[in-house]
Amino acid sequence: MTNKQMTSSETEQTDDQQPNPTPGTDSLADRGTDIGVETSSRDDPATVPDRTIIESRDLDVYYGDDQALNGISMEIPEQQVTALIGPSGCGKSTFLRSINRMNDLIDIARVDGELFFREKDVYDDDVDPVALRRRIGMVFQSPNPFPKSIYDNVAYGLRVQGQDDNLDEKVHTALERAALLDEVEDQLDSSGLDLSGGQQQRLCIARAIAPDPEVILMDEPASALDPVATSKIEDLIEDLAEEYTVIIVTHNMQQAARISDKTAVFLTGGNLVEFDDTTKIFENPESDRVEDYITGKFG
Ligand SMILES: Nc1ncnc2c1ncn2[C@@H]1O[C@H](COP(=O)(O)OP(=O)(O)OP(=O)(O)O)[C@@H](O)[C@H]1O
Repeated sequence: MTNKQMTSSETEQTDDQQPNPTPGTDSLADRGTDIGVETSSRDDPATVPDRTIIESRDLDVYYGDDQALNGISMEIPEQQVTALIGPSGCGKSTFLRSINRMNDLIDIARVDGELFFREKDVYDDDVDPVALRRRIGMVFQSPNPFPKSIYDNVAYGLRVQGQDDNLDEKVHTALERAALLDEVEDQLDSSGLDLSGGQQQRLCIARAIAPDPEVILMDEPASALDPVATSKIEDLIEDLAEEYTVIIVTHNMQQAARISDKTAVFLTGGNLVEFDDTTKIFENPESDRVEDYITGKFG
């Protein structure tokens, strides 16, 4: 594959990287639906061997002349939690955004290499990034609900996608899956902005999962939250992996160790240094640099 200059014309986002609302579920949702990739049936993760859903091969990402990712090759398993960790600036968010082409929103970003979602290269010309983001949703660091009711926050993406049959049921299901329903059941008409930070983030997760994506990308989803709210989000992420593939960027190594099945360690220069089962990474990493990072000798 040749270098691909990405453009922002194919999206309708603002030029900051945290569009409001969540991409793939809201303002991006009223475009094409087909990216030429079959949806696989969800299976009981306990009975399914590791099955790759996302694979990068020799992926480089540049911002202008600066290289942010250097030859990243990784196979991310389906219906598991994969954590991306590493020091600031090593390219974790860049990699995350490459998966659902959020880097398209950055004019100077350029991708070289291959990135497959279910064996389809998401950078192929015939892939509609908007449709892709419907299959691969995203949750950001700061909760960003709409200034709308709780109900409408969750329903919005479904409505613009024309998935508004059984809307009440779908909204309730998404809120339930996001572990928020019990707390908001009697106030669905209240503004999403009146919720606590942790509840707002779970509302954003409900919004992201309402259209039933297969992969949920999370960029430090708990970093703005207090310990209690963080713990709820962590429990939720583990539950979500029963049905979805979750890929999470976190600066919190304890969090990665607690909730992820696989861990990828990026280090300076945009290099993926080690990718393995989380227990192996934290207990017996192959690389001395990873061990130094895990044990806090740098970072
Ligand atoms: N929009 C952008 N324009 C130009 N350079 C960028 C842009 N976004 C990221 N970079 C650069 O790319 C490199 C990787 O950044 P990235 O945000 O992916 O790293 P990160 O590991 O997620 O960092 P952090 O943990 O601090 O969020 C950094 O050198 C950063 O300055």
